[in-house]
Amino acid sequence: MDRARIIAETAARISKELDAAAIMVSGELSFEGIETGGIPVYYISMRPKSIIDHLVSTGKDGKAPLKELGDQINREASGNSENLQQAAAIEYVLGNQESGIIVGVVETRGSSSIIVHSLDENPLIKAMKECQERIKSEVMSAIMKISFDIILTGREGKKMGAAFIIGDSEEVLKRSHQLILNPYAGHDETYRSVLDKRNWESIKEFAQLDGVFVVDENGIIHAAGRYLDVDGKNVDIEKGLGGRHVSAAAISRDTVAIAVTISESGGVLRVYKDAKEIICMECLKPAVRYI
Ligand SMILES: Nc1ncnc2c1ncn2[C@@H]1O[C@H](COP(=O)(O)OP(=O)(O)OP(=O)(O)O)[C@@H](O)[C@H]1O
Repeated sequence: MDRARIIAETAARISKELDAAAIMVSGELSFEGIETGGIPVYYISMRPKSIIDHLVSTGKDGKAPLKELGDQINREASGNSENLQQAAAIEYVLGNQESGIIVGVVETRGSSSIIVHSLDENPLIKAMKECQERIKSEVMSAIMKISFDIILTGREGKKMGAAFIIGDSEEVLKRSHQLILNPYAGHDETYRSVLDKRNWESIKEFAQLDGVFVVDENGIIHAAGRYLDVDGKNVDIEKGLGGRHVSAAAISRDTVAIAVTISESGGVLRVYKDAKEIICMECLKPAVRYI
């Protein structure tokens, strides 16, 4: 039996024994003809960093000196489990996987790993649940879905950034001003709710405006095109990030709002709570179901 088939069969056996909710594969490992006992198999996209690792390592005439190999395996192993964590968190947001165990099979250039991942221990899902103590879970989930869509499709093919400041809206409005006329002013709540999918296209349209969205804990948008008048000094965020991220982190320090940002340059989704970055997601293509 070939190596690929042994790995696929082993992953299927572990999944059945652990009664896993799904198998998630990063790579091209085939599950054709493998009996999974009804457990669905998803293919997840490769994280951008592993593509870079791959290019860097193959650049050196394809051979890695032995002393570098250990480091590479360690790097790959931690990258692989991060990739699986993100893919599983995305499936959670999309409502496809709520809880239980995911068995991941991650293939890189030189190695294959089988990872047993518990959704209950997923740090990204835990962070999302933490936000749900302040804002309705459906609201958090709707804003994440809109953000995924903005990252994946942009607007007419163009990349886009955006920020949603959710909850404690009275305090957020006090600490901000309009950059342009508020497009949501005077509209009925039906047209301002993030929970109604029919409003998502117009949200994407207004995400092109400078400034942020102010959304209350029930998902009603109070403003778009809003500038946050916050003091960005002493905000501890990743180097290289600019005004959007600084102001989002600062408003989450000054109020009990949760800030969700999408960076225009890198298509990265971040969530700030109490001035801390609690979620950072890089790779956002949803998994493709195979069986
Ligand atoms: N204080 C603020 N309040 C609201 N929006 C802001 C604020 N500062 C910046 N922005 C918005 O963020 C956009 C991008 O600004 P900037 O490039 O400085 O941020 P960034 O954090 O580097 O974000 P990106 O990674 O998306 O470029 C601005 O065009 C503006 O719409």
